[in-house]
Amino acid sequence: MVHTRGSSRRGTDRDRAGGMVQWGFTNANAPERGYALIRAGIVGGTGYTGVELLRLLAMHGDVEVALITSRAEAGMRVDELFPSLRGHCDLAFEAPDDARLAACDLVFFATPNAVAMHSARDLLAKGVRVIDLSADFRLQDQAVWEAWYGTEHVAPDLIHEAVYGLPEINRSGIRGAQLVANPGCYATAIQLGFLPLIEAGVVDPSHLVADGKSGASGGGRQAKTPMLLGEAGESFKTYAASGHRHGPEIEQGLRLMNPDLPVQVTFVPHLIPMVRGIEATLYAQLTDTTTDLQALYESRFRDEPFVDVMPWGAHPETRSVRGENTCRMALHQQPGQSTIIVSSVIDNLVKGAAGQAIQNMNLMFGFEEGAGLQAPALLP
Ligand SMILES: NC(=O)C1=CN([C@@H]2O[C@H](COP(=O)(O)OP(=O)(O)OC[C@H]3O[C@@H](n4cnc5c(N)ncnc54)[C@H](OP(=O)(O)O)[C@@H]3O)[C@@H](O)[C@H]2O)C=CC1
Ligand SMILES: CC(=O)N[C@@H](CCC(=O)OP(=O)(O)O)C(=O)O
Repeated sequence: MVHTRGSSRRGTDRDRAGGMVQWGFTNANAPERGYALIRAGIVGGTGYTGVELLRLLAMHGDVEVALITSRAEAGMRVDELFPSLRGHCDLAFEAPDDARLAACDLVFFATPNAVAMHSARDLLAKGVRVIDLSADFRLQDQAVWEAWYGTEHVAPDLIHEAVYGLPEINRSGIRGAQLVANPGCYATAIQLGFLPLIEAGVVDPSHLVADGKSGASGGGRQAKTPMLLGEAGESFKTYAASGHRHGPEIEQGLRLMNPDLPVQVTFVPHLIPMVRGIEATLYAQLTDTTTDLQALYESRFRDEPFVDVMPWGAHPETRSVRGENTCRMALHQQPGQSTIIVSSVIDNLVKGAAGQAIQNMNLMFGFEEGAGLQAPALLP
């Protein structure tokens, strides 16, 4: 069993004779706790978002990762596959088993689409809270979900029970949620970038454009030819330009921000030859040119711990959020034009997935919203 305590490092290794030896240290100044750690399970622990959950939970003082699953690697130690977790995790992967998961307080599904929907109902019935990093519960319209995800939804009743986990628009709903639909990575960067413009109703909502670029980790850890270095390296391309499944998710989110507006977004994703990060350049036509847009953005996000509005005209870089749970953005306008341009960057694995999931967990369990999420970005 792993104990992910922020100030402790310990583990077990085999000695030369094949016996087990324990090693590590515990910080004598670690705070004494008057309450139990919550027990979390991770389904899909060998994927990029699953291992990112483990990395971030290792810096969280209130969570014990009780089990982690992989069908392909069942029986293998986590720190053997991921040596970066030596001293932070002495669990072995196990095959998913709903009875074992039911002993957790919370289960994260870091699995492909159409997996969590098979297990969520039983877990919820047993009082286990669920955060799904996939898209199973993101879209409120079952027919739209089935059209984009290409399969029948087996738990359509839970779609309406799920709370969309974008804290900047849904904080109070997330606090009381049993089931959270964690947003998609592009959808996070794009919804947050458009949010103040849509809420204030100062742009033409029917001609929004979102130009998204993602690093290759957005496509997951399984082998896919287009993601090979020889295919994606030193190259740059659009994909799904005639329609991406985050399109309906983005439009649904923007409509919730201002239900009176006929929102329509043209979203084109691109694959860029880097590992982590998303940059979304957003374009909207201003219908009100009197509003101080910099002041609008600063005031809307002033109390948001994980949104950073840079000075007017700055250029946010993906490397400025690498490993960090922040969405960083800046505004631009070209001379004589009524187009407002927003550049929004996130780390797809952190604010776009595992970090946002932990932010949601913190809200659901009454922890500090930023617990485990305070580390600044990695540079260079
Ligand atoms: N990568 C990203 O940037 C983002 C990803 N997401 C979403 O998060 C989810 C996870 O993504 P990511 O970590 O990239 O995916 P990966 O492909 O890297 O990992 C998927 C994980 O799920 C497990 N898995 C696969 N099929 C099943 C199954 N049927 N039952 C149980 N476990 C299964 C795999 O292990 P095994 O097969 O051994 O069981 C593996 O551990 C996806 O839904 C993705 O769309 C959301 C935002 C950003
Ligand atoms: C580069 C790349 O392939 N990116 C992925 C990002 C999707 C994602 O992570 O979101 P979901 O959770 O909705 O799958 C894609 O475009 O499919």
